[in-house]
Amino acid sequence: MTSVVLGSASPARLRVLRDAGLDPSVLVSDVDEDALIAELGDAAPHVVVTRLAQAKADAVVAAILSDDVPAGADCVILTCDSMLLLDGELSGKPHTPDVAIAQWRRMRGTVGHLMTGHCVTRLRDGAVVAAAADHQSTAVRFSDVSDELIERYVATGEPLKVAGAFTLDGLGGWLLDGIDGDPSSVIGISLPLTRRLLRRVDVDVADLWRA
Ligand SMILES: Nc1nc2c(ncn2[C@@H]2O[C@H](COP(=O)(O)OP(=O)(O)OP(=O)(O)O)[C@@H](O)[C@H]2O)c(=O)[nH]1
Repeated sequence: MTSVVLGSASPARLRVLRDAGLDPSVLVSDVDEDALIAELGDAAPHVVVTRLAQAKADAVVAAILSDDVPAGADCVILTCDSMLLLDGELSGKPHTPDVAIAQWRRMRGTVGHLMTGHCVTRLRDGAVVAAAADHQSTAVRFSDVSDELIERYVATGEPLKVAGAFTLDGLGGWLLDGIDGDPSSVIGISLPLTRRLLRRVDVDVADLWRA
């Protein structure tokens, strides 16, 4: 039986996978994302998010192989990285209310693209036997909301810790006019893309579904 490791601290990614029938163990990577983004310079946005996902995979693989973290003889490691592309600029989590408010004042009434890099790495008997990576981009139409609603949304704290300062499946849903693409990718991990990447490492997703 192939076990699943989610290499992410994201509660949303874990919820998406659990709701979709998987019971992953969680191993958080310790990648310095800002340093890698700086190193990647003016790389294309999809390259940035995919390289970040791959870097997280490398960190989790190293932790499993060096610390003998029990991950099972045959396991797949799922890692992702999400950022919002708006007017050619990638942004991650705002972290502070001022940044979140400024982000919303820029994006209200416009369309952004939530980009999520994905990496699936297969480990068997302590060695990487296959890996596959790609990205998913989902268009997000932001409502033209008032300064007051932006400030009240930011005051909840929710937008501070998510890419692009919004959620599709939380309070942020009240401020979106819609998306074109895959909802799970916006929340944090694309189920259809992960299914295709699992196929590329010779794993059928239905074999991972809890009984
Ligand atoms: N619930 C929810 N979370 C979102 C949404 N959009 C982005 N996020 C979260 O924003 C975070 C993006 O930051 P990342 O750097 O990709 O991931 P992280 O949370 O730092 O966790 P790591 O994978 O350990 O780096 C992730 O936790 C995503 O799940 C959304 O629409 N809904």
